[in-house]
Amino acid sequence: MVNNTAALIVALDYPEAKPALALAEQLKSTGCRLKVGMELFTHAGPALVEKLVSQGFDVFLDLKFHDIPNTVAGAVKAAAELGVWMVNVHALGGRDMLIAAREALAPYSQRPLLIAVSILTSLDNTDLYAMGLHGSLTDNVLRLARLTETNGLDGLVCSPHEISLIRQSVSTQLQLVTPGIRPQQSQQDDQKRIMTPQEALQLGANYLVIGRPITRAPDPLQALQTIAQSLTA
Ligand SMILES: O=c1ccn([C@@H]2O[C@H](COP(=O)(O)O)[C@@H](O)[C@H]2O)c(=O)[nH]1
Repeated sequence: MVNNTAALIVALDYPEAKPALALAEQLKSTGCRLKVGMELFTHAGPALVEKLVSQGFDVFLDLKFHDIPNTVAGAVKAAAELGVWMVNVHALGGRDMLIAAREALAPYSQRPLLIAVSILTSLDNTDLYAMGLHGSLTDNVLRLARLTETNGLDGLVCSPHEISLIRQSVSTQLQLVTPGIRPQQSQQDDQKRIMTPQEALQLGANYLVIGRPITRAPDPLQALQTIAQSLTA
């Protein structure tokens, strides 16, 4: 990717629209993309998403749909109507749900990218074992990556630690969207599988999702620019 800023997706995790719109205004000229997740969406709703789309941003609607196929199909259609660039579902929703989501988007001439979430970056092997997902975390991610690829979705949310294995044994084509990104010296927060932006991009991530290292920085625009520069170093 020539413009590395286009690989950056800034997570607007705020409890109201005002700070999200203020940050969007600051970041407008950078070419980054924006992510609206469940906190902001639950507070500010579809109107905020439509506003960001109308301002020219590529918006990733990160609501991680996980329900019966019919319900998820309706939800991804609603996302497409908002004009978002990317939408996601949980791969653990299973084959029929993934197919229903893909088929629901097929009629749209400009449809959002459909991405499946594998295993959240806030989880590790111990968490998975306690949830009854036996086998290593990597095995679980690879299994869900295969399910995602087989059922024709565009990409996968995973941690950067799984990129190489997915590229080697599942697909070179899936768009890999990686949260758990932490520049050197950043706080880990609640993330358990982290990596620096530079390493993640070098391993083959297509998109890096970054929230608090930017949104909680004293100067978020500067924080984004520093990250973007580190990608070309
Ligand atoms: O596995 C996942 C899936 C989604 N996320 C989301 O990404 C951002 C990360 O924010 P940070 O502040 O950079 O930790 C956040 O909106 C999550 O909901 C994830 O972290 N892991």
